[in-house]
Amino acid sequence: MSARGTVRLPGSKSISNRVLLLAALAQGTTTVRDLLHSDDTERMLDALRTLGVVVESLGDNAYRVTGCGGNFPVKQAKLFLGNAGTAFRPLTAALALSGGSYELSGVPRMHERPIGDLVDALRQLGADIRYLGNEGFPPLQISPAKLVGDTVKVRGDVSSQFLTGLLMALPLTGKAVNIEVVGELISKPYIKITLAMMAHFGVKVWPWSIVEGELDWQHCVVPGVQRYQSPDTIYVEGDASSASYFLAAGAIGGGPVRIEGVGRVSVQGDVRFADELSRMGARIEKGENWMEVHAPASGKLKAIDLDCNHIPDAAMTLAVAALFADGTTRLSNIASWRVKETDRIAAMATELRKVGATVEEGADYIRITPPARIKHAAIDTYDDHRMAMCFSLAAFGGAGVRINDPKCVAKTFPEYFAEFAKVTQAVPVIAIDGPSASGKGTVAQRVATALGMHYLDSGALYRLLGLAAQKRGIALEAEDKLAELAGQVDIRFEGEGIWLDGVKVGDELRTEEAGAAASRIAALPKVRAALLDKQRAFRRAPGLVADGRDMASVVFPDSVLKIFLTASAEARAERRYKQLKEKGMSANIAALLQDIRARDERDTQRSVAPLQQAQGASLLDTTPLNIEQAVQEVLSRYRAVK
Ligand SMILES: Nc1ncnc2c1ncn2[C@@H]1O[C@H](COP(=O)(O)OP(=O)(O)OP(=O)(O)O)[C@@H](O)[C@H]1O
Ligand SMILES: Nc1ccn([C@@H]2O[C@H](COP(=O)(O)O)[C@@H](O)[C@H]2O)c(=O)n1
Repeated sequence: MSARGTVRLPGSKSISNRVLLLAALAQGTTTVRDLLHSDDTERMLDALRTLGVVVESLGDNAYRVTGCGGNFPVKQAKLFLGNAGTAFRPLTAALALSGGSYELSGVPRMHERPIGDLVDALRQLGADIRYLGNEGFPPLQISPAKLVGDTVKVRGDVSSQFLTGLLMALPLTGKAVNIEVVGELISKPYIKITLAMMAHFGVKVWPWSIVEGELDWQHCVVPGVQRYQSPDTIYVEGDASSASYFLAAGAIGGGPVRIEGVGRVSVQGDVRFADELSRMGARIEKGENWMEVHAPASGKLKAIDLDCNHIPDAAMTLAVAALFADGTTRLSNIASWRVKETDRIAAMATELRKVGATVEEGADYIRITPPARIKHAAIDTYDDHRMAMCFSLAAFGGAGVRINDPKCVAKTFPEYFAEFAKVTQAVPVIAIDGPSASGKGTVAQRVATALGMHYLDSGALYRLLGLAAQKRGIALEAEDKLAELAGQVDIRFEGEGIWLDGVKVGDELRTEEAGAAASRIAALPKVRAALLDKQRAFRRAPGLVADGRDMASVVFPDSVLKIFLTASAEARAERRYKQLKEKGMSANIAALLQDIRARDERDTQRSVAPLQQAQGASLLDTTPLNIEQAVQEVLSRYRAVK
């Protein structure tokens, strides 16, 4: 599969839910444009309407919110908030300080996600909050607070959403409150989004909103005199976490993939995902409001060792991109993954293993070593939108992937799979089949170079297997042993060089004896079956030119162009004669003609995958053509079907 195209991103979930709540808490009417439509934003919209806030849809992802100045009209309500952490935590804080009685609940997983640290912080200010189930977890009963104290301690090392909730709610108290963060604050970029949104609504937190650069993230003051004021109109940026899947798709699948809606200028920390992807070798350009990605020039991503504190959500995308890297990737400082929609470290490790990766997981890290070939697997998604979106990238492995419960993406990106389909295409294959010495290898190689595509010399695989068999003393008729050997040998193509079990193979591969041995083992069905996957693994972005006997009929039946390239037996014998002489090898033209005829006979008459002009293949007789003419003919046929 390859990736190419443009995606217009949906609005950021983090910004959407913050803006909706701040617009509701503000004085005045706010028009919110480019809001995300998703389960999580629906939960926030429902909750605000239940609380008596007037929210009108203006169409085209725009809403008008009439703020209540921090005083919700409905003083008693039950709110169901699904699995939306960005709704549950800030609403808990705002409602705890707003003078009403409310019951807050969610789906069963939400009731397993800790909230005790936020409740403890709010209680220090006089909030009256009771747990209706397990201590420290939703559901919650909130009663009117008796406000006391001007200092609050909150843990910052479990979820930054506790601090976000507290920050957004504190201006409702009307007095200055000092916040002391206990433990190392994680996910600071999300706090920066909170501060930026609060500043849009006229509230500045000292010193965090004012000082640029490195800060003491342990203390701040929310001044008492500031009230939320509507900014009139606010635009929601595209979602930088959602961008990560498409950026990774471009990096793995060739590109260019362009994303619109978020770029160089953004309040979202996850935009830095692009920098980490470029550390893996991806080539990325950025504009103010867009980014464009190409795969690394080498075609392969580099493995990295990364502290992911600055991109906790987008880091999941790196875990799956690691399947396409050249070594072991380690992602650390990701303990917060364990308290998200699911235990994301455990889920990620389980599903990566299914596609063949070797994975080590720790309390706050994951190490991923990619498999030689990504296996087909049915991926469980744990009701976690990011698991579903991340694992769509495994499809670039070529073996296909099944995503169970794909609709869970509705949490943040209901149209994800439709958008993914728009920018992904099957990697194009040009199949060139034909008899021995017809020139298919020469032509295929030059066409691949002209188009910047990869090249597969499938005959070399049969030749290599024949050589390996002879070296191990395996008879060329021993079908089972040969098929087993096909699964064991390590074959590597790099540039012009070919390695068999780590040893470079020379001209011995090109002798007529090696060709004849290859032709004998190629008639054995189990051998052909054993080599099928090895050949298909060559199909990589941006495209493949494959030559052989059954490229169009069996190995790549969906090739965009199928050529049956031939020449008279006499012309072929003459070409082979010249070729061998040029290499300083001995040759006899009559013997070569006889050998070519024998090979044609065996290749066309065998029962499995016989050499033939496949259905849909066009004939190219090169007897009267020179090499360049044959190459140009293939290129012009490709242009015609492209
Ligand atoms: N159109 C052509 N005119 C003249 N010579 C050609 C032409 N095409 C290829 N040749 C030459 O013929 C020889 C055989 O070509 P090549 O090895 O590409 O054939 P092939 O079909 O791939 O053979 P095999 O299947 O045995 O690997 C080479 O020396 C090549 O340069
Ligand atoms: N797809 C293929 C490719 C090759 N073979 C067999 O291997 C022999 C050697 O191939 P060369 O192209 O390197 O000459 C050839 O004679 C075929 O018997 C095949 O079966 N299928």
